[in-house]
Order: sequence, then C-alpha cells, then structure tokens
Amino acid sequence: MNYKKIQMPREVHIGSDVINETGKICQDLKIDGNLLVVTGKNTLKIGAKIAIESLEELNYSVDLVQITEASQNAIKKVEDKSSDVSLILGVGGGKIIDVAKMAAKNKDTYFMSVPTAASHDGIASPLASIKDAKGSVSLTAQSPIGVIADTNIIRNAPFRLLASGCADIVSNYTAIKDWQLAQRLQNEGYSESAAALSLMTAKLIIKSSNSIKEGLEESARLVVKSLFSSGMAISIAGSSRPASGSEHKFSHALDRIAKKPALHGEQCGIGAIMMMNLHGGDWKFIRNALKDMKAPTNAYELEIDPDDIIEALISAHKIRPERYTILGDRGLSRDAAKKLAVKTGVI
Ligand SMILES: NC(=O)C1=CN([C@@H]2O[C@H](COP(=O)(O)OP(=O)(O)OC[C@H]3O[C@@H](n4cnc5c(N)ncnc54)[C@H](OP(=O)(O)O)[C@@H]3O)[C@@H](O)[C@H]2O)C=CC1
Ligand SMILES: O=C(CO)COP(=O)(O)O
Ligand SMILES: [Zn+2]
Repeated sequence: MNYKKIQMPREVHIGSDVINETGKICQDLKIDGNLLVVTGKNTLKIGAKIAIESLEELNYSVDLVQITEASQNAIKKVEDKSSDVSLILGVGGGKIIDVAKMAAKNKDTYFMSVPTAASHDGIASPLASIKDAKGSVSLTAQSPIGVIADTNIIRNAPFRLLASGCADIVSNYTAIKDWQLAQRLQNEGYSESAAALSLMTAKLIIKSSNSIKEGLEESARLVVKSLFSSGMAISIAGSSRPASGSEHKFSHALDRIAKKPALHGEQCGIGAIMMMNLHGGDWKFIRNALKDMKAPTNAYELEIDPDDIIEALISAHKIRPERYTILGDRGLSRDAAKKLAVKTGVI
C-alpha cells in the first residue's frame, strides 16, 4: 500500500510557568501508570525537579534517569528504566529530547517533550539525531504526544542557547537548496509544502531578529514558535531534509573533530554561510542575519581551531552519504576548503 504517514504532537503548551501544569496536562491526556523523566545535569535543577513535583502532586509515580550524550548507550540506559512506563518525558536540551524520544519509540510508549532551551528544532519533530561511530544518524522516532515549553525557564537560559536555536532555523536556507539540488540530480522525493514552511520560518525569524533580546519572555516565545514550525516541516517531510543539509553535515563532522564542539545551531549557522557560498547564493545575507541574532559567524567566536574547520569541511560529505548535497560524493579538496573558509571570513 502506498500511503504517507504524518505525525504531529497532540497538544502544545507554550507559556510562562507552564511546567507547573505538567501533572494536569498528563492527566488531561489520560496518561496513567508509571512515568519516567529523562534529564541532564543542569536541566535537572532547572526543569525536571519542577515537572516531577507537579506530577507527584497528582499522584503519579515518577522515576528519573540522567544522561549526558545523545548516543545508543544513553538510549539503552533510558530503556533499561522503562519497563512498565506509560510515558517518557524528556526535560532538557536537544540531546535529552532526542534520547527520550528514541527510547519511547523503542519501548512503544508515549513521549512528552519539555524543552528547557530554544536551541534546536527537534522540540516537536518525530526524528532523533543520534551520534554513532560514523558521526551521526537521523533516526525515525515519534512525535511527542505533547510539548510543554515553559517560556520563563527558556528566557532565563543562557542567551547563547536562544541565538543557537535561531541559527539552526537560518540554516534551513541551505538545507532547502541542497534538497532542491538532490531533487534535480537524484530525482529525490521533495515536498513543496515542507520546503515552503521551512523557508517561511527562516524568513520570519530573520525579519524578527531585532526583537529577539536576552531575558525577554516574548523573545523566548517567538523562537519556540519558530522552532515548532520548523519541526512541523520535518514532520510533513517525514525526514529532517527541510532543516538539515550540507551545513548540518559540516556541524556533525565538527562534532567529531573538535576537542570542544560549540552548540549545534551555532555550528550549523556557520556551515550555512559557507554552503550558501558554494551554492552561489547570497552568503552575506546569511552572515548578516546571524550577526543580527548575535550568533557566531567565525571560528574565533565559535572557539574552534581554524584547522578543525578545514578538516570538517573536507570530511563533511562522508556523513550520511545517502543525503545528496552541494558537497557531492567527493566533497571538498583541502585547497578548496581553505579558500571557502577564508573567503567567507569563517577563518
Ligand atoms: N531531532 C531533531 O530533529 C533535532 C535534533 N537536534 C540535536 O539536538 C542537539 C542540540 O541541542 P542543544 O540544546 O543545542 O544541545 P544540548 O542538549 O547539548 O544542550 C546544551 C547545554 O545546554 C544546557 N541547558 C539546557 N537548557 C538549559 C537551561 N535552561 N539553562 C542552562 N543550561 C541549559 C544543557 O544542560 P544538561 O547538561 O542538563 O544537558 C547542555 O549542557 C544536538 O544533538 C542535535 O543534533 C537538533 C536539531 C533537530
Ligand atoms: O538538526 C536537525 C535539524 O535542525 C536535524 O538533525 P539531523 O542533521 O541529525 O538530521
Ligand atoms: Zn539542526
């Protein structure tokens, strides 16, 4: 049978202190039984404890597991704690949400997304980005049954995380260019509606960049809504294609190469400057948009060694080789990589 399945969250709650309503939201969704909260070292104090309190007030029995990376080991650790669990809540940044999402899929249970930062567009998407021996894979997980985005927590998160989320959305520009190229050269399936939503989201966030300010609830709300909308483009496509192309391959390669990688969205934004240049597009527009959002635009601001930028450019095409992009099958030569990074002011 030839049919298309699109998964979306059932409920999305965005607002100040909405995390205190976690118990009530689960009750209204008719969730019962034992629950598991997945969180991280920082996000335990900032978000998970509050969510657990709210759940326990309504007599839910809640267990807790802490993880540090988005890996198969972390997913296994969560699964080992998930027997008899009817809902897994991921309370934290992108890594936490991806691991909770994937474990929920593997254990055939519901997943609730509780982002503590607006730093990535996986908040509401059905895909999970997991590190593996080859770099990174994009795995089909499932959409959250609900999203609880507390804009009070998110506005108090380090501003760098918010700017990184904006940069992740700006990188949709090159992801779409890569997708269109793959359609032309490889006859890859392409969704006009997913691509249009992804691009519209990037255009809107750039248009609003002057109103994205540190500590403001409205700014946190605006970026969360944009990340949600980018995640919906991913949902419609059923793949991360509308939001992940050559610039994401560069970021995944950098994650492997750099001693201390920067934030996901920050690296993707810088990747987008360079990949837009390769596409022959307006790369200065991407760079200026990132500057306006106070996201980094060069290796110095990323605190990454320029040599690592070159190495990541050279090896980026090997990440997810099945995903065709401007990097082609052979990637960049060392000379071409250096020329590109210098020309765009990245190194
Ligand atoms: N599935 C998808 O479609 C997508 C997935 N991704 C993935 O998401 C990940 C990137 O997410 P990102 O959030 O940038 O990175 P992380 O999840 O690594 O979070 C970055 C850091 O921010 C901390 N943090 C989170 N919230 C707060 C807060 N409110 N206050 C203080 N610190 C906080 C985390 O703490 P702690 O130590 O508690 O974790 C962590 O140390 C990547 O793995 C990327 O591949 C990105 C886009 C889409
Ligand atoms: O980060 C993403 C979209 O912003 C999607 O992640 P992948 O690059 O792992 O597919
Ligand atoms: Zn991304």
